[in-house]
Amino acid sequence: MKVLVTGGAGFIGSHLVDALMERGYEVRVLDNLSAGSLENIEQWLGHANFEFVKGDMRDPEVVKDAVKGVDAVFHLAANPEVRIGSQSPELLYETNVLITYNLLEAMRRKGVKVLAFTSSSTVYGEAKKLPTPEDYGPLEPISVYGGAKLAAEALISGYAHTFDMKAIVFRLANIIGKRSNHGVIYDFINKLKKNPNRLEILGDGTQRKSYLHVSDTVEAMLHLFNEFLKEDKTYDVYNIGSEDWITVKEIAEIVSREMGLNPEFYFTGGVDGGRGWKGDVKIMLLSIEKAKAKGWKPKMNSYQAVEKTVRELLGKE
Ligand SMILES: O=c1ccn([C@@H]2O[C@H](COP(=O)(O)OP(=O)(O)O[C@H]3O[C@H](CO)[C@H](O)[C@H](O)[C@H]3O)[C@@H](O)[C@H]2O)c(=O)[nH]1
Repeated sequence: MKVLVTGGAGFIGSHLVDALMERGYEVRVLDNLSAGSLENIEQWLGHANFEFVKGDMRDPEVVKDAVKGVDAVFHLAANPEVRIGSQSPELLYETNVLITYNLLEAMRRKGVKVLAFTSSSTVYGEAKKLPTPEDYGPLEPISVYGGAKLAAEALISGYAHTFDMKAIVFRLANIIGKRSNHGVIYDFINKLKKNPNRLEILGDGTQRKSYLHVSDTVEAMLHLFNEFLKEDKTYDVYNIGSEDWITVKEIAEIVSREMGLNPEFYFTGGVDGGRGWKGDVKIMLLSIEKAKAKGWKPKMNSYQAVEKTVRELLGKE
Protein backbone atom coordinates (compact mmCIF):
# COMPACT_ATOMS: atom_id res chain seq x y z
CA MET A 1 0.00 0.00 0.00
CA LYS A 2 1.28 3.47 -0.87
CA VAL A 3 0.46 6.20 1.65
CA LEU A 4 0.96 9.93 1.93
CA VAL A 5 1.83 11.22 5.41
CA THR A 6 1.25 14.96 5.70
CA GLY A 7 3.35 16.40 8.49
CA GLY A 8 5.50 13.27 8.27
CA ALA A 9 8.67 15.11 9.31
CA GLY A 10 7.02 16.32 12.52
CA PHE A 11 6.90 14.80 15.97
CA ILE A 12 4.05 12.29 15.72
CA GLY A 13 4.30 12.09 11.92
CA SER A 14 7.91 10.91 11.89
CA HIS A 15 7.17 8.15 14.42
CA LEU A 16 4.27 7.05 12.24
CA VAL A 17 6.59 7.04 9.22
CA ASP A 18 9.06 4.81 11.11
CA ALA A 19 6.27 2.33 11.88
CA LEU A 20 4.89 2.38 8.32
CA MET A 21 8.35 1.87 6.77
CA GLU A 22 9.14 -0.96 9.20
CA ARG A 23 5.88 -2.64 8.15
CA GLY A 24 6.76 -2.41 4.44
CA TYR A 25 4.45 0.39 3.25
CA GLU A 26 5.50 2.74 0.47
CA VAL A 27 5.59 6.18 2.07
CA ARG A 28 5.55 9.70 0.69
CA VAL A 29 5.95 12.55 3.18
CA LEU A 30 4.66 16.05 2.53
CA ASP A 31 5.95 18.61 5.04
CA ASN A 32 6.84 22.31 4.93
CA LEU A 33 9.41 21.79 7.71
CA SER A 34 7.88 24.60 9.77
CA ALA A 35 7.81 22.51 12.95
CA GLY A 36 9.21 19.25 11.63
CA SER A 37 12.75 18.59 10.47
CA LEU A 38 14.62 16.36 8.03
CA GLU A 39 16.57 14.95 10.96
CA ASN A 40 13.40 13.19 12.14
CA ILE A 41 13.16 11.19 8.89
CA GLU A 42 16.87 11.08 8.09
CA GLN A 43 17.06 7.30 8.29
CA TRP A 44 14.60 6.88 5.41
CA LEU A 45 15.99 9.44 2.95
CA GLY A 46 17.21 7.53 -0.10
CA HIS A 47 15.23 4.35 0.75
CA ALA A 48 13.47 2.86 -2.31
CA ASN A 49 10.06 2.88 -0.54
CA PHE A 50 10.40 6.44 0.68
CA GLU A 51 9.88 9.85 -0.88
CA PHE A 52 10.06 13.29 0.73
CA VAL A 53 8.30 16.33 -0.74
CA LYS A 54 8.88 19.75 0.80
CA GLY A 55 5.77 21.84 0.30
CA ASP A 56 3.15 23.99 1.99
CA MET A 57 -0.38 22.60 2.00
CA ARG A 58 -1.88 26.09 1.86
CA ASP A 59 -1.05 25.86 -1.86
CA PRO A 60 -3.70 23.60 -3.48
CA GLU A 61 -1.34 22.67 -6.36
CA VAL A 62 1.24 21.29 -3.94
CA VAL A 63 -1.42 19.08 -2.36
CA LYS A 64 -2.77 17.87 -5.71
CA ASP A 65 0.69 16.72 -6.75
CA ALA A 66 1.33 15.07 -3.40
CA VAL A 67 -1.78 12.84 -3.43
CA LYS A 68 -1.09 11.48 -6.93
CA GLY A 69 -0.82 7.71 -6.97
CA VAL A 70 -1.42 7.04 -3.27
CA ASP A 71 -3.98 4.64 -1.81
CA ALA A 72 -4.48 6.44 1.49
CA VAL A 73 -3.53 9.62 3.34
CA PHE A 74 -2.52 10.03 6.98
CA HIS A 75 -3.15 13.72 7.60
CA LEU A 76 -1.02 14.96 10.50
CA ALA A 77 0.16 18.33 9.17
CA ALA A 78 -1.02 21.06 11.55
CA ASN A 79 0.13 23.81 13.83
CA PRO A 80 -0.04 22.02 17.21
CA GLU A 81 0.11 25.06 19.55
CA VAL A 82 -3.18 25.53 21.39
CA ARG A 83 -1.80 28.61 23.14
CA ILE A 84 -1.30 30.74 19.99
CA GLY A 85 -5.06 30.81 19.33
CA SER A 86 -5.71 34.11 21.02
CA GLN A 87 -2.92 35.89 19.09
CA SER A 88 -3.02 34.09 15.73
CA PRO A 89 -6.45 32.59 15.03
CA GLU A 90 -5.84 32.98 11.30
CA LEU A 91 -2.76 30.79 11.44
CA LEU A 92 -4.68 28.05 13.24
CA TYR A 93 -7.51 28.31 10.72
CA GLU A 94 -5.13 28.03 7.76
CA THR A 95 -2.97 25.24 9.16
CA ASN A 96 -5.85 23.11 10.43
CA VAL A 97 -8.97 23.92 8.40
CA LEU A 98 -7.82 25.35 5.07
CA ILE A 99 -5.16 22.71 4.48
CA THR A 100 -7.67 19.96 5.33
CA TYR A 101 -10.05 21.41 2.75
CA ASN A 102 -7.21 21.52 0.20
CA LEU A 103 -6.43 17.89 0.96
CA LEU A 104 -10.05 16.73 0.64
CA GLU A 105 -10.40 18.55 -2.69
CA ALA A 106 -7.18 17.04 -3.98
CA MET A 107 -8.27 13.55 -2.87
CA ARG A 108 -11.66 14.00 -4.54
CA ARG A 109 -10.10 15.14 -7.81
CA LYS A 110 -7.44 12.43 -7.85
CA GLY A 111 -9.75 9.65 -6.65
CA VAL A 112 -7.96 8.90 -3.37
CA LYS A 113 -10.52 7.25 -1.12
CA VAL A 114 -9.02 6.61 2.31
CA LEU A 115 -8.11 9.18 4.96
CA ALA A 116 -6.89 9.03 8.56
CA PHE A 117 -6.87 12.34 10.46
CA THR A 118 -5.29 13.31 13.78
CA SER A 119 -7.81 15.44 15.62
CA SER A 120 -7.56 16.35 19.27
CA SER A 121 -9.15 16.00 22.70
CA THR A 122 -9.57 19.78 22.58
CA VAL A 123 -12.72 19.34 20.42
CA TYR A 124 -14.54 18.37 23.66
CA GLY A 125 -13.73 21.68 25.35
CA GLU A 126 -14.51 21.43 29.04
CA ALA A 127 -16.39 18.13 28.93
CA LYS A 128 -18.81 17.55 31.80
CA LYS A 129 -18.39 13.80 31.46
CA LEU A 130 -15.05 12.21 32.40
CA PRO A 131 -13.66 10.00 30.97
CA THR A 132 -15.17 11.57 27.85
CA PRO A 133 -16.51 9.16 25.21
CA GLU A 134 -16.52 9.80 21.46
CA ASP A 135 -20.30 10.36 21.39
CA TYR A 136 -20.18 13.11 24.03
CA GLY A 137 -21.93 16.29 23.02
CA PRO A 138 -22.74 18.97 22.24
CA LEU A 139 -19.12 19.67 21.40
CA GLU A 140 -18.06 23.10 22.61
CA PRO A 141 -14.32 23.71 22.10
CA ILE A 142 -12.90 26.51 24.26
CA SER A 143 -9.84 27.22 22.07
CA VAL A 144 -9.51 28.31 18.44
CA TYR A 145 -7.29 25.26 18.02
CA GLY A 146 -10.05 22.92 19.24
CA GLY A 147 -12.58 24.74 17.06
CA ALA A 148 -10.33 24.37 14.02
CA LYS A 149 -9.85 20.63 14.66
CA LEU A 150 -13.61 20.18 15.01
CA ALA A 151 -14.22 22.13 11.79
CA ALA A 152 -11.72 19.87 10.02
CA GLU A 153 -13.49 16.76 11.38
CA ALA A 154 -16.83 18.07 10.13
CA LEU A 155 -15.45 18.74 6.64
CA ILE A 156 -13.94 15.26 6.53
CA SER A 157 -17.25 13.65 7.51
CA GLY A 158 -19.10 15.68 4.87
CA TYR A 159 -16.63 14.81 2.13
CA ALA A 160 -16.48 11.14 3.11
CA HIS A 161 -20.25 10.74 2.89
CA THR A 162 -20.66 12.83 -0.26
CA PHE A 163 -17.76 11.48 -2.29
CA ASP A 164 -17.70 7.81 -1.19
CA MET A 165 -14.52 8.03 0.81
CA LYS A 166 -13.59 6.21 4.02
CA ALA A 167 -12.29 8.41 6.83
CA ILE A 168 -11.12 7.61 10.35
CA VAL A 169 -10.55 10.37 12.91
CA PHE A 170 -8.30 10.03 15.96
CA ARG A 171 -8.93 12.38 18.87
CA LEU A 172 -5.59 12.41 20.63
CA ALA A 173 -4.82 13.13 24.28
CA ASN A 174 -1.60 15.01 25.07
CA ILE A 175 1.01 13.07 23.07
CA ILE A 176 4.61 13.08 24.32
CA GLY A 177 7.90 11.42 23.53
CA LYS A 178 11.21 11.67 21.68
CA ARG A 179 11.40 14.41 18.98
CA SER A 180 8.62 16.50 20.59
CA ASN A 181 9.67 20.11 20.32
CA HIS A 182 6.87 21.86 22.14
CA GLY A 183 4.61 21.33 25.12
CA VAL A 184 4.93 21.30 28.86
CA ILE A 185 7.82 18.80 29.28
CA TYR A 186 9.92 20.44 26.57
CA ASP A 187 9.22 23.87 28.10
CA PHE A 188 10.12 22.77 31.64
CA ILE A 189 13.41 21.20 30.54
CA ASN A 190 14.42 24.35 28.67
CA LYS A 191 13.42 26.64 31.51
CA LEU A 192 15.47 24.55 33.98
CA LYS A 193 18.48 24.54 31.68
CA LYS A 194 18.38 28.36 31.73
CA ASN A 195 17.72 28.62 35.47
CA PRO A 196 18.17 25.44 37.55
CA ASN A 197 17.02 27.16 40.75
CA ARG A 198 13.55 28.34 39.79
CA LEU A 199 10.82 26.87 37.59
CA GLU A 200 7.98 28.98 36.29
CA ILE A 201 4.75 26.99 35.96
CA LEU A 202 1.98 28.56 33.90
CA GLY A 203 -1.41 28.65 35.62
CA ASP A 204 -1.87 27.16 39.09
CA GLY A 205 -0.26 23.76 38.38
CA THR A 206 -3.51 21.83 39.02
CA GLN A 207 -4.21 21.35 35.28
CA ARG A 208 -4.79 17.61 35.11
CA LYS A 209 -4.63 15.77 31.81
CA SER A 210 -4.04 12.41 30.24
CA TYR A 211 -0.64 11.94 28.54
CA LEU A 212 0.18 9.19 26.07
CA HIS A 213 3.56 8.14 24.78
CA VAL A 214 4.01 8.51 21.02
CA SER A 215 4.92 4.81 20.65
CA ASP A 216 1.51 3.82 22.07
CA THR A 217 -0.13 6.45 19.88
CA VAL A 218 1.33 5.14 16.63
CA GLU A 219 0.42 1.55 17.58
CA ALA A 220 -3.16 2.67 18.17
CA MET A 221 -3.39 4.58 14.90
CA LEU A 222 -2.14 1.71 12.75
CA HIS A 223 -4.16 -0.93 14.56
CA LEU A 224 -7.42 1.05 14.35
CA PHE A 225 -6.72 2.08 10.75
CA ASN A 226 -6.31 -1.57 9.68
CA GLU A 227 -9.45 -2.62 11.56
CA PHE A 228 -11.36 0.23 9.93
CA LEU A 229 -10.27 -0.87 6.45
CA LYS A 230 -11.92 -4.25 7.07
CA GLU A 231 -15.21 -2.64 8.07
CA ASP A 232 -18.02 -1.41 5.89
CA LYS A 233 -18.02 2.06 7.44
CA THR A 234 -17.70 5.48 5.81
CA TYR A 235 -16.61 7.46 8.85
CA ASP A 236 -15.52 6.66 12.38
CA VAL A 237 -14.01 8.46 15.37
CA TYR A 238 -11.71 7.07 18.08
CA ASN A 239 -10.26 8.59 21.22
CA ILE A 240 -6.62 7.68 21.79
CA GLY A 241 -5.20 8.32 25.24
CA SER A 242 -4.12 6.71 28.49
CA GLU A 243 -6.51 5.73 31.26
CA ASP A 244 -5.17 8.04 33.92
CA TRP A 245 -4.00 11.61 34.29
CA ILE A 246 -1.31 13.68 35.87
CA THR A 247 -1.08 17.28 37.05
CA VAL A 248 1.29 19.91 35.67
CA LYS A 249 2.83 20.17 39.16
CA GLU A 250 3.56 16.42 39.16
CA ILE A 251 5.17 16.81 35.73
CA ALA A 252 7.34 19.61 37.14
CA GLU A 253 8.42 17.28 39.97
CA ILE A 254 9.33 14.45 37.58
CA VAL A 255 11.32 16.78 35.28
CA SER A 256 13.19 18.30 38.25
CA ARG A 257 14.02 14.90 39.73
CA GLU A 258 15.21 13.45 36.41
CA MET A 259 17.46 16.51 35.95
CA GLY A 260 18.82 16.08 39.48
CA LEU A 261 17.50 19.49 40.53
CA ASN A 262 15.39 20.86 43.36
CA PRO A 263 14.10 24.19 42.03
CA GLU A 264 11.64 26.53 43.68
CA PHE A 265 8.29 26.35 41.84
CA TYR A 266 6.80 29.68 40.86
CA PHE A 267 3.13 29.54 39.75
CA THR A 268 2.06 32.40 37.51
CA GLY A 269 -1.59 31.90 38.53
CA GLY A 270 -2.52 32.06 34.86
CA VAL A 271 -5.87 33.18 33.48
CA ASP A 272 -9.52 32.28 34.07
CA GLY A 273 -9.05 30.34 37.31
CA GLY A 274 -5.57 28.87 36.93
CA ARG A 275 -5.37 28.03 33.22
CA GLY A 276 -1.99 28.33 31.51
CA TRP A 277 -3.55 30.49 28.81
CA LYS A 278 -6.92 31.40 27.32
CA GLY A 279 -8.38 28.16 25.94
CA ASP A 280 -6.23 25.84 28.10
CA VAL A 281 -8.50 22.94 29.12
CA LYS A 282 -7.88 22.28 32.83
CA ILE A 283 -9.10 18.72 33.08
CA MET A 284 -8.93 16.13 30.29
CA LEU A 285 -9.41 12.37 30.34
CA LEU A 286 -10.66 10.44 27.32
CA SER A 287 -12.64 7.23 27.42
CA ILE A 288 -10.70 4.69 25.35
CA GLU A 289 -13.23 1.87 25.68
CA LYS A 290 -14.02 1.99 21.96
CA ALA A 291 -10.38 1.54 20.94
CA LYS A 292 -9.91 -1.17 23.59
CA ALA A 293 -12.90 -3.07 22.22
CA LYS A 294 -10.98 -3.20 18.91
CA GLY A 295 -7.99 -4.79 20.58
CA TRP A 296 -5.65 -1.89 21.41
CA LYS A 297 -4.54 -0.71 24.82
CA PRO A 298 -1.73 1.57 25.97
CA LYS A 299 1.41 -0.01 27.41
CA MET A 300 2.34 3.03 29.52
CA ASN A 301 0.23 5.17 31.86
CA SER A 302 0.59 8.97 32.05
CA TYR A 303 3.26 8.88 34.76
CA GLN A 304 5.40 6.30 32.91
CA ALA A 305 5.00 8.20 29.63
CA VAL A 306 6.09 11.48 31.24
CA GLU A 307 9.09 9.82 32.91
CA LYS A 308 10.19 8.12 29.68
CA THR A 309 9.76 11.34 27.67
CA VAL A 310 11.86 13.36 30.10
CA ARG A 311 14.65 10.78 29.83
CA GLU A 312 14.36 10.71 26.04
CA LEU A 313 14.48 14.49 25.73
CA LEU A 314 17.48 14.61 28.07
CA GLY A 315 19.22 12.04 25.85
CA LYS A 316 19.27 9.42 28.64
CA GLU A 317 17.40 6.85 26.48
O1 LIG B 1 5.60 26.15 30.23
C1 LIG B 1 4.51 25.57 30.41
C2 LIG B 1 3.81 24.91 29.39
C3 LIG B 1 2.60 24.30 29.68
N1 LIG B 1 2.09 24.34 30.93
C4 LIG B 1 0.80 23.67 31.22
O2 LIG B 1 0.89 22.33 30.82
C5 LIG B 1 -0.33 21.85 30.29
C6 LIG B 1 -0.09 21.13 28.99
O3 LIG B 1 0.33 22.04 27.99
P1 LIG B 1 0.94 21.58 26.61
O4 LIG B 1 1.42 22.79 25.88
O5 LIG B 1 1.90 20.47 26.83
O6 LIG B 1 -0.27 20.89 25.83
P2 LIG B 1 -1.78 21.26 25.52
O7 LIG B 1 -2.61 20.47 26.51
O8 LIG B 1 -2.05 22.70 25.39
O9 LIG B 1 -1.93 20.65 24.02
C7 LIG B 1 -1.50 19.35 23.63
O10 LIG B 1 -2.53 18.44 23.71
C8 LIG B 1 -3.67 18.80 22.97
C9 LIG B 1 -4.65 17.69 23.14
O11 LIG B 1 -4.98 17.54 24.48
C10 LIG B 1 -3.40 19.13 21.52
O12 LIG B 1 -3.53 18.04 20.68
C11 LIG B 1 -2.11 19.89 21.30
O13 LIG B 1 -1.68 19.87 19.97
C12 LIG B 1 -1.01 19.41 22.20
O14 LIG B 1 0.09 20.29 22.13
C13 LIG B 1 -1.23 23.06 30.14
O15 LIG B 1 -2.30 22.94 31.04
C14 LIG B 1 -0.35 24.25 30.44
O16 LIG B 1 -1.03 25.26 31.12
C15 LIG B 1 2.78 25.00 31.94
O17 LIG B 1 2.35 25.05 33.08
N2 LIG B 1 3.98 25.59 31.65
